[in-house]
Amino acid sequence: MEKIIVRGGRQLNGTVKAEGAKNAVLPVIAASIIASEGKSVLHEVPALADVYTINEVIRHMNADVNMVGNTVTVDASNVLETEAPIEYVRKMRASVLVLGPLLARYGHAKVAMPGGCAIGSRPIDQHLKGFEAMGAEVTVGNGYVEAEVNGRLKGAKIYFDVPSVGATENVMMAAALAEGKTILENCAKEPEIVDLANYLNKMGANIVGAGTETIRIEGVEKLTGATHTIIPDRIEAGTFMIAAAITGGNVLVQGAMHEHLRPLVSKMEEMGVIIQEEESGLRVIGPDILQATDIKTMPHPGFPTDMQSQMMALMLNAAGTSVITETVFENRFMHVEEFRRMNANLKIEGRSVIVEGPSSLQGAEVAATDLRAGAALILAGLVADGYTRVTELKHLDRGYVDFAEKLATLGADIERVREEEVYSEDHEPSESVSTL
Ligand SMILES: CC(=O)N[C@H]1[C@@H](OP(=O)(O)OP(=O)(O)OC[C@H]2O[C@@H](n3ccc(=O)[nH]c3=O)[C@H](O)[C@@H]2O)O[C@H](CO)[C@@H](O)[C@@H]1O
Ligand SMILES: C=C(OP(=O)(O)O)C(=O)O
Repeated sequence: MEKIIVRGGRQLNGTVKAEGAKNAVLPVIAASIIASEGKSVLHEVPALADVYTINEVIRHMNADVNMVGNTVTVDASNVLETEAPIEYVRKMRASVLVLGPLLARYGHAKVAMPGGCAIGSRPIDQHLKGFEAMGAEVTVGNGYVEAEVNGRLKGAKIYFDVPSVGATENVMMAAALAEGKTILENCAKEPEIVDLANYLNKMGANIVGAGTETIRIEGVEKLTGATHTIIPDRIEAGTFMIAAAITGGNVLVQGAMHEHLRPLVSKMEEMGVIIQEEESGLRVIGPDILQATDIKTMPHPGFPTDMQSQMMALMLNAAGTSVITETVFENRFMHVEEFRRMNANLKIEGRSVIVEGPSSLQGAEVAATDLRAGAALILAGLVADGYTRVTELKHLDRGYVDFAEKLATLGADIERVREEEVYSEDHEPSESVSTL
């Protein structure tokens, strides 16, 4: 087992670059298998565990996939298998995003039913409702969801009960190749949905309105491979913005796009952080004293749930009482117990957490309960007294490339070590054991 060990007290300064967005690249790679002709060439693909998993999923289906540096090439012109077994879906829920492309191209798709996870129950009823409205017969049984249609899917008018990111993406991909016009209402509006629509349009699709509540899709008969550059990861960028702010540092986060990060920027500014737009990204300058604020997570353009735990770390260092209300996932407070191990003063009240700051955080051994929790605990460790040891790094690796290494470049006292190489409380970890 590996751990990240961070010693608090260093101010972060310098420049860091956001990778391509995890939540954009996963649907884009899933969509690449819709193309019955031509290769897709995808640039700015982050070297994340989740990317390796989605590549494995489509390779298992007989697509040719190659990753060289940050470029992925997909040739899906072979005849594909239309099944994704449990081993992939267990590793990564986003594997369900192959349902729409397979169903549209082959009239059949079978994917292991994703269960709940550490942040909530996460049903896929809205994905299935969309496929059924387009004429598919959907059956759920023996741990699988299977969708089938005779001939092509038919365009339909579909109203999502909740603005789900995954359902909007899955149904939009299916509709791209359906017969006739589809109108999707109450869609999720995340920037990653716009990126997916842009890629599909380059493949020959006819999609308008992505990024708004209503998406209109005129189905086409065939899609072909296309070249596309993935948008920067707003959540990774936001995590580094908080790293700068929490340490009172001055960091330029390259690739951080103001239009994608408006809710975070405005909340951080309310807390006293200075954020300046520069040509290549956002410069974040932390104040001497952070002020308390409140946030409520909401679908985009509301405050992103994927930044909630990192924001909790920042609020723990702010003067006064802050309130976090989580409305997107019902169980996304697992990190509260871990923060408490670091002496954080936090109280859960229903779907809210009351944060009393500033807490005098102390280093402790803590576990990443999900990927953003892992990042948040490391952020807290940057300012805690002594050493914080973060375990369960498999979660962190799903969404962050070289997180510890990038923080070290900015001046953090941090390293990633194997368990057997970890020393006792009062022993500084040695440079020679770093596995970065
Ligand atoms: C790979 C990816 O892009 N992951 C992101 C995506 O996840 P994901 O696409 O799974 O999240 P959704 O937007 O679908 O989920 C939002 C809410 O809708 C509910 N719901 C969803 C689908 C459905 O059929 N029925 C239903 O009730 C969920 O339980 C949840 O409460 O958006 C989430 C919300 O911004 C982010 O936290 C994840 O990082
Ligand atoms: C919850 C997240 O991702 P996923 O939907 O892939 O679990 C996330 O990125 O914070």
